[in-house]
Formats: sequence, C-alpha cells, structure tokens
Amino acid sequence: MWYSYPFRSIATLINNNNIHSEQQQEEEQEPMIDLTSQQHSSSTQKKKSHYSFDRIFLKRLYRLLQVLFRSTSNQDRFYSLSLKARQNSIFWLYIAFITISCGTEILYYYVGLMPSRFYGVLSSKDLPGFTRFIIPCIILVFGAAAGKSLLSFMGELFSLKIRRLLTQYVHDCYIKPKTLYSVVTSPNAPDNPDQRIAQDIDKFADALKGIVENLIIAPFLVAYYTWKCWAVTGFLGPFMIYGYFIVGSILSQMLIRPIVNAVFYKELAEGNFRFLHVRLRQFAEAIAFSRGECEEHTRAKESLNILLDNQRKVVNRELPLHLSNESFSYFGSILSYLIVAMPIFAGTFDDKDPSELSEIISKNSFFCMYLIFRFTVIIEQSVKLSDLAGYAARIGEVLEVIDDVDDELDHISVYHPIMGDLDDYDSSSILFENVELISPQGKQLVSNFNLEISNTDRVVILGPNGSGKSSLLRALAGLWHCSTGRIRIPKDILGKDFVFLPQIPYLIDGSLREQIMYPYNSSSMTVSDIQIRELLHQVQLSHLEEMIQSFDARFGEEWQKMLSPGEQQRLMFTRILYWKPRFAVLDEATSAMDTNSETHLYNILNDMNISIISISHHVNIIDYHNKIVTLDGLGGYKVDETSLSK
Ligand SMILES: Nc1ncnc2c1ncn2[C@@H]1O[C@H](COP(=O)(O)OP(=O)(O)OP(=O)(O)O)[C@@H](O)[C@H]1O
Repeated sequence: MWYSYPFRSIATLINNNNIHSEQQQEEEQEPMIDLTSQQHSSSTQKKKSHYSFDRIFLKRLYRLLQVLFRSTSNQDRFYSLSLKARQNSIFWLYIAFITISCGTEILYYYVGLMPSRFYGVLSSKDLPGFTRFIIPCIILVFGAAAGKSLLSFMGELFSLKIRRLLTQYVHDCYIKPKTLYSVVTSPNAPDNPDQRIAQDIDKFADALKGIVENLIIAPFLVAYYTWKCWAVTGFLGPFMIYGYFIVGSILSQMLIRPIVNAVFYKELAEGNFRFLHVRLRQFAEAIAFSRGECEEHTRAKESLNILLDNQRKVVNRELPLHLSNESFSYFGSILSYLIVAMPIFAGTFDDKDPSELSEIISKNSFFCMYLIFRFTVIIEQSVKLSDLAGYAARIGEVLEVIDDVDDELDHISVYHPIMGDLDDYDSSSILFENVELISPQGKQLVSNFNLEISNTDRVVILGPNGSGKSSLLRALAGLWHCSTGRIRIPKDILGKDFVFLPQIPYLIDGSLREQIMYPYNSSSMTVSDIQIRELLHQVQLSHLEEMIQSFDARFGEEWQKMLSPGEQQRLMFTRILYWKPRFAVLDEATSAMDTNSETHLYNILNDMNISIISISHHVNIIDYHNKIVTLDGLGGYKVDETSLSK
C-alpha cells in the first residue's frame, strides 16, 4: 500500500481553470473596485477579479440551479413525488409557489376590475346592483389579501429550502477528508469561506425568491395584458409600452454591471470585518497581556472604514439604477393615461354615455397600467439580479476552488487509513521509502528519507523550527504529497488505529462524552460514565466532573475557559486512552504540560504498548522513545537508536 505522486501546486490547476481564466481576460478590460489593506485574508496577496452580470454569472447560476433541481438517485427524478425527491429538489415547492402566484394574480385581476363596476352602478344610481356587488367585492378583497399573505409565506419556505439545499451541497463538497484541509490551505483559498457559506447563500436564496416571485409568471401576465390592452387601444398601446420597456431594460442593464462587482467586494469587506471581531474575542487575553487594545482599535477602525467605503460604493452605484427605475415607474402611469386617451380622442367611444365611458376608462386604464406595472416590476428586479450575481460569484468561487482541489486529489492515488485504499503491502509497519518533501514555497524539507516504524517502535522527531517535522506527519496522513518516494501503511489499519493529537487542542462544541469519542461519535458505541471517570483520573482531570455537572452537558467556547492549555492537552489524551490505537501521533501534543504530567502520560502510553510517533522540543520525553529522527532543516536527517531499543 503506498502513495506516490509528483507535488503539483494547486494554484497551477486553478489558474488553468476556464472560469478563472475568463475572469482574468475581463480583468484587463474593466476597472477594479478598490479594496486596500485587507488585514486577514489571503486574498490580499491576490490580484483582484472583476465580477459582473455576464456569461460567467450565468454559468454559476446554472450550476446552482442544477443543485436545486437535481435528482439524487436513479429511481427518483427531480419531479418525482416520492418523499426523497421532494426533500432533495425544489421542484414541487416551486410549482406550488408559481400556482399560488397565478391564483393570486387572477384575484388581483378581478380586484382591478372592481372600480369600473363601481363607476357603472354608482353613475347609474343602481342601488340593487350596488348591494348585489358589494358582498362579492368584500370576499374578493379578502381572497386577494389571503393570497398575498400565502404567497409571502410560500416565498419564505422557498427561500429556506434554497438555503438548505445549497448549504448541504456545499457542505457535502467541502467538509470531506482532505478536501477541507486542501481548500483551506490552498494558495487560491477563497476569502472568508465561512461567510460565503453561512451568509451569502442565505442572501442568494432571498434574492432568488424575489426574482422567482416577480419574474417567473411575468411572461404570461405580460402576454395576457398585452392582448387586453391591444383589444382596447389597438397595436399602438402595446407598441408604446414595449418600446418604453426596451429603453428601460437597456438602461438598467448598463447600470447593473458596476453594482455586481461592488456587491462582491462589499461582502468581502464584510467577511474581513467579522473575522477581525472573531479574532478579538479569540485572542482577548493575548491582546490584554500585550496591551494591544490601541493597535486593535486602529485596525478595527481601518477595517470598518474599508467596509463602509465598499458599502458606500454599492449605495452610490445603486442610486442611478433606483433613479432610472423610479422614473420608469412614475412615467409609466402618465403613459397609461396617454394610451387610454388615444381611442377617446379618436372618437372610438363617442356613442357611449358618461357612465359607460367612465366604466370603460377605468377598465382600460387598469389593463394598460397593469401591463406597465408588470414591466416596471421586471425592471425593478435588476437590483435583485445584480445582488444575485454578486452572491452567485461568491458561492461559485468556493465551489470552483473545491472542484480544482478535488481534481488534483483525483489525479493522485492518495492513501489514508480512514479511506481504506488498500494494496499489496501486508507488513504491520509504517514505511517511508526514499521520501522527498518540498514545501509549497519550494523549500526542500527532507530528501531520500527512509524509516520503518513497527508497531512496537516509539519514534521521536527532532529538529529546528521549520525543518519539516510536522510536514512529515502531514505526508503520513496523506495531506501533503511526496514529490518522490512513497509511504506504506499497514493494510489492516483502521481509522481508530491511528490517533493524531496536534499541538493546539481541538475541542469540539459538545459534551465531555463526545469530546472523548471524537471523531467517531455513534449511538451504537459509547463511553460509559465509569470509563469517563477512569479516563479523567488517568489524565489527572478528575476535578472536571464537578465543573461540568454532567458528562452530557454541552459546552462550546466554555471549554477554553474551563481548562488551561495544558489541561486541554491532557483532555486530548483521553482520546488515545479510550481508543487504544496502534499508532499515536503526537505533534507537540504535550508542549503546554508540566514535566510531571508529560512523563505520567508517556508512562501510561508505554504501559499500553501503543506505538508513538512524537514531535517535541522537550528533552525529558526523549527517553520514552527507541528511535530519534533528527532533521537538519536542509533536507538531511539522521536516525539514532536509544538504550530503550536494546
Ligand atoms: N500550509 C502551508 N503552506 C505553506 N507552507 C507551509 C505550510 N505548512 C508548512 N509550511 C512550510 O513548511 C515548512 C516546514 O513546516 P513544518 O510545520 O513542517 O515545520 P516544523 O519542523 O514542524 O516546525 P516547528 O518546530 O516550528 O513546529 C515551513 O517553512 C513552513 O513555512
């Protein structure tokens, strides 16, 4: 069992990506939004891309729509009525939304005709007609109000479902073995992926809901009211309205383009600003000790200014669009009277008495005005469309980086114990064969590295900072690739046979029970209260039981407050003691512990006959190992055996 592949920079692949190269072509033609001095994003180093309402937006939108209308199994098409299909596709909710929207429009139509009927019965003083008409009118108005409320409710459900399906899809693509790490550490990692997933998808869902609500049935309404308008004004009425709409559309299309870019960079600044506050909370103690509040205050102010500048750019660029849309809307009402006036002045209705004429004017102006209103709504959606394009760009970029990373991972035969990619290697040892590791910056970390780690070995890796100690473990875990050579891992190894403890303890949001069992929490297997007490005793954390009251009480950030860094590292050791792996990999996992705790835990591991691979700068733990690997930081290394091996 082995993996061996040339180290190829993910950036190379990403740069070859079609969408990205298309963007680069556009970059040369379009001016950029200024986004200076972003403090904490890798994006600061990168050339800024331009985002617009263009072919790339359509590609991204198409991809997201495919996710919403996809079938997840061969048996169930996206339009199937099965529970699974209904859960995984938005199709039926979309149909219900459209149906309610059509029903409400029919009610609006009759409500719109009401004034002309009132004019008729009132001007002819028809009391029985008036009383007959008033009851259906009240029912109609209530019906329209109920329809509108239901439509708004369905819109919210629609938006929620879009959010759920898209977020689940991004989670499926993003949070999986090796992809998560590769995306986050990729040189082309998208800025603030957390914000893109947690916020931008929600905003995208909301914008899409608005567009569906107002645009999807618009063609049918436009066709119907065109016909009605034509019937009363002849071809000239619709002709004028259509001309008016075309001018409005061209104008708003021109005004949308710069907004999409501005929305993208506003969201980027928003993410950076939020990240700054997350870090303030996370490192409050370090900041307080170093009296860094003034500096942090200045940075927060700078970040806020950048955010507000970008927000201002969006507001500024939306002003002409709003102006154009509002003018279009107000001039529309004048246009409708102009169109209604044409047949009146042409003498078409000369034979009608005043009450009939007022009824005709009311009805005709409703048809014309509603047609113009529909066009106005379409034009107004341009603002939503520009937002949608900005959010689609931010979500699309995350998916594109994931695709590139997955492509890279697909082209290499990565072995990871948890994945169980097996071959003919049937030894029980880990074998490094002529391994060469090169850092992403191109620095040679180790070359021609050979080492056998049997399941009775205890190996400590020493070396100066940056010499590649952790990188060897990354390669062992399949996170980094060997540029030459291979690493063989026992065939029968299971995920639980390999427990990795990093220097910075990773404490999950959850109960102590879940903390110990991480990452293999399952309902079928659990750690009993007696076992937990025994484990806490072994890592000298028995007092924790009093602090948390119950082993199932859930905590989040409180873990960091309840336990000192050394205690957190001790808590991490319960994972090794519980799972009893064949190999425990400790990357400076005892760096914050006092000497007594450290030696106590190493003694326990020795008693349990667990093979250890340690990285440490503490000399006192060297005695617990039988092999010492020393990296010189220049690609060379040596292996020494200690007295323990004899
Ligand atoms: N994700 C990464 N992206 C780019 N370079 C990295 C990354 N991780 C590590 N490196 C580089 O690889 C080199 C080796 O890093 P590594 O973490 O293996 O050092 P180390 O020997 O474990 O150091 P220390 O003793 O400080 O923990 C360093 O120069 C570092 O800059």
